[in-house]
Amino acid sequence: MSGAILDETKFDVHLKLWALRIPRELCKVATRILNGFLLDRPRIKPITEDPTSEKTRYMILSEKVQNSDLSEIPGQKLDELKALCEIDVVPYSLMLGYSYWGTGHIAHLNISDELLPFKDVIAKVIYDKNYPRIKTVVNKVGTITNEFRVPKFEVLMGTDDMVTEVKQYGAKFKLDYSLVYWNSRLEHEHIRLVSQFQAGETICDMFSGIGPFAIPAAQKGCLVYANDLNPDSIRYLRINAEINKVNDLVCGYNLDARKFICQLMTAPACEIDKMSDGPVLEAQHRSSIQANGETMSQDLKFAGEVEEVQGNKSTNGEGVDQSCMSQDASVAALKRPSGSQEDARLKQFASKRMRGSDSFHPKPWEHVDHVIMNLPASALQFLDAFQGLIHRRYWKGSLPWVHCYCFMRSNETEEVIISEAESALNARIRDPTFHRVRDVAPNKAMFCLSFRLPEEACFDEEVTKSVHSVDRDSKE
Ligand SMILES: C[S@@+](CC[C@H](N)C(=O)[O-])C[C@H]1O[C@@H](n2cnc3c(N)ncnc32)[C@H](O)[C@@H]1O
Repeated sequence: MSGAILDETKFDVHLKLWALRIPRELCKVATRILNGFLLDRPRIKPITEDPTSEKTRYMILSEKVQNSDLSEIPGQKLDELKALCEIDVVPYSLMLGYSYWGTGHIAHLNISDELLPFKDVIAKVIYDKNYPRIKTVVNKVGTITNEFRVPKFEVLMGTDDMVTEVKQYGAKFKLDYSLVYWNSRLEHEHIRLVSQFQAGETICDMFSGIGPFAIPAAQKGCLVYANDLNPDSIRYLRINAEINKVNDLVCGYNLDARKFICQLMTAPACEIDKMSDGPVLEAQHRSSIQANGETMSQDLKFAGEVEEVQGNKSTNGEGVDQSCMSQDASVAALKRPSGSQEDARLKQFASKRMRGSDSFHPKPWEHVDHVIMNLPASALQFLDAFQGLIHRRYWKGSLPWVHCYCFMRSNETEEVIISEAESALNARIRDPTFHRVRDVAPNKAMFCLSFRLPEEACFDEEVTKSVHSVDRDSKE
């Protein structure tokens, strides 16, 4: 069979644009002034971070602005802008590659109340003008109240098919929009955070969803432990790890985030008993997992590390598979080979990683580089899970960076957020950084609070001792 090889570079479109460097707090007003002259392309935000300063942002101008003197923009608008701030024009280069062209077939609308009487007309126009690229038009109904953060939709036009595929910075994600959390507006944030990770680092993603942090991190060569309470998210995380050929580097877990981090970073009983420095691939232990309210005894392997924790017994009445390993054929394909075959593969993987980085640590109770906590509504409260979590005598190297997402209202300050985080940790946070992710409402913005886990929060000799005795008890 002759197969034509697709040359993806033929799809590249290189846009040479101009951008204005505008003080962050003035971007909203400037957007109004520049109405009609900002870049207007699907899935590309016209306002983006200024890589040289946190205080300013780039406002990318549309292709119709060809000259750096902005002569295409009417003088009156320019005068208004000049009255607002100094105009600083910079060249901006944008590459739209193969992955940009085409996304999912679903158009997701959030129709405001006053437009609801016209929802069918709006949907029909969008459908007719974009078919066949758009095959389903949906409108979000109500506010999200469930813990999986999945909105409810009504299908306004087209087929009722919510399984789709989206692309972000070269990674492909398959998902069922009606079952899992997905927000394309976080694309920039996913990549901003992942750009801070180095190949060979170990990442724990406590609220991973279908993997928009985990998959690009693994593509970069990080070892990722990804967890989500929603079994469907973990099912798709695994499918996506497979699609993007990083299933060797992504381990999916379906647990409550507190239990996940606790089980991952607490040394297993066998390690405590033997104080082992032995081969990585021998670290296997029996353990008892409390998942979604049910206890299961099972083998856990922290070896290499590619084994899933099968800890989620069916709980939701819909017959969702009892573990991360679903009956779904594409997920079954992710099942690991067993016994010596697996060991050989893991050894090969571990040694490959070791060559690439001195700091590769396949045992998460010995070292983790970054912890991602992307559940902005309540992630700060989950910080208590780190109290007394780490066994000082097993830990190697520096403590992990924690990237904890949160919302901040306009009447709140960074100090309020820090003090909430500190009281959950029961320790002082040193040198925290805040990154403003996006405005989610007129008086509410989403932030990423990053800090190194304080030693006095996570090393606790008393707790370590009690974990020892629990471990020992459970073996007797
Ligand atoms: C805001 S979404 C973020 C998902 C992903 N990081 C992303 O950017 O798409 C939060 C995720 O946390 C999961 N979640 C909610 N409560 C949880 C808990 N107690 N433990 C673990 N995951 C939880 C939800 O199912 C959801 O997928």
